Amino acid sequence: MQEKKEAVAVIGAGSWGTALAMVLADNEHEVRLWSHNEAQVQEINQFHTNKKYLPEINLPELIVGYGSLSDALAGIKTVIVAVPTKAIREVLGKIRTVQNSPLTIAHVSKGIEPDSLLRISELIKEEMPSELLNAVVVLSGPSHAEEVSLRHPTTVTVSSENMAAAEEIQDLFINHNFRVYTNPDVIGVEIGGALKNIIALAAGITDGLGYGDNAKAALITRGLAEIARLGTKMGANPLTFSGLTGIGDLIVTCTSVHSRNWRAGNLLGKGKNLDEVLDNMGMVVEGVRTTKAAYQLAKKYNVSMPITFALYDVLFNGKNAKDAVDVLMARGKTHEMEDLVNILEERNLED
Ligand SMILES: NC(=O)C1=CN([C@@H]2O[C@H](COP(=O)(O)OP(=O)(O)OC[C@H]3O[C@@H](n4cnc5c(N)ncnc54)[C@H](OP(=O)(O)O)[C@@H]3O)[C@@H](O)[C@H]2O)C=CC1
Ligand SMILES: O=C(CO)COP(=O)(O)O
Repeated sequence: MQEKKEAVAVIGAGSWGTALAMVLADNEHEVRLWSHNEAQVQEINQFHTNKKYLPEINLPELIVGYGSLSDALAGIKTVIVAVPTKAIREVLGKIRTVQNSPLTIAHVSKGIEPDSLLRISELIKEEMPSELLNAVVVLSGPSHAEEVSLRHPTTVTVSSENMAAAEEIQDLFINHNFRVYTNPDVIGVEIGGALKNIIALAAGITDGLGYGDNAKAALITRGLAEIARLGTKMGANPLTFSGLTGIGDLIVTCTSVHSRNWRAGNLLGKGKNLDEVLDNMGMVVEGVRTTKAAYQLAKKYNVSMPITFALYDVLFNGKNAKDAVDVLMARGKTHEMEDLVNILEERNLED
């Protein structure tokens, strides 16, 4: 008789949690999709749909909606946490109160917490008592939920300080539509995934202003340069930024109409105000909060991040978007790679 596959809990039934639940169900896992919204749980179980987040999609029957967290986690070893970064502490607090055995927690959220400046894997380690935590894994890469749910070819990367756990998550998800790589550089994977949202907002703004592909290519490459500078200063492997979770995710988020960050930026570029844009999106726009965190990180690590600073002024200081682009273009002359080379040399001297 064929052995039954491990049941997996997915916490958060938004776009990404639901699309990832579909990948797991396609791999024949029983999937317990937890939502804090009882009506949504009913919809998933009665109609096998999640119309708010993936309107055209029928969900496999192996996905079962759960409103009770303790039921969803009963006997579970692996949890996929798929809520926006600002909800993670609250959700982990709830998990903590119902859980009494160690879990591998794979998170898929792309953000940095402002003020604490913690990456999400660090935040999870801070919130979960060590006796309840087997390992923390991050899954990231160029992967819009809308396309994953249509089973279009997608590639992502998993990373962890515990690479055996990362490989277990790789095995849970990998299939012919969803190819999963590993990379041991947790800092690089998390920083790339979080900070690409800042650049996607900026790319949306330049598109909204009516600028063309040259401006977008400039933002993608110079955005990558500042992400790599900060990430490398924080200890990442600079090569990670040329991988799926770096340039890969930058490309998909800056160029796709699926991206909420790009769409929000686009509306800002067309003259809408931030509160209005966020109120109407109905889904998370991680880049706004992450711009604040990256601005603080750049100051802490003394790294030049001109695009992030320009966006910070637009989002939080009321600066006109076109003026912000003009300021960026009128900056003093500089070398394309010098700052990153200097950061790498400093690191070599420290070793
Ligand atoms: N969408 C995508 O294609 C991808 C998203 N990601 C990342 O995944 C993370 C989640 O994004 P995504 O699924 O797209 O976001 P959505 O906005 O689509 O969904 C968020 C989900 O989290 C729920 N939620 C919000 N706050 C809480 C809370 N306090 N407690 C419990 N549940 C809560 C929402 O519930 P409710 O419906 O009640 O608001 C909703 O179900 C983000 O960090 C994003 O960057 C990564 C890769 C791809
Ligand atoms: O991270 C994503 C694709 O890889 C999704 O981006 P948005 O949050 O901008 O939609």
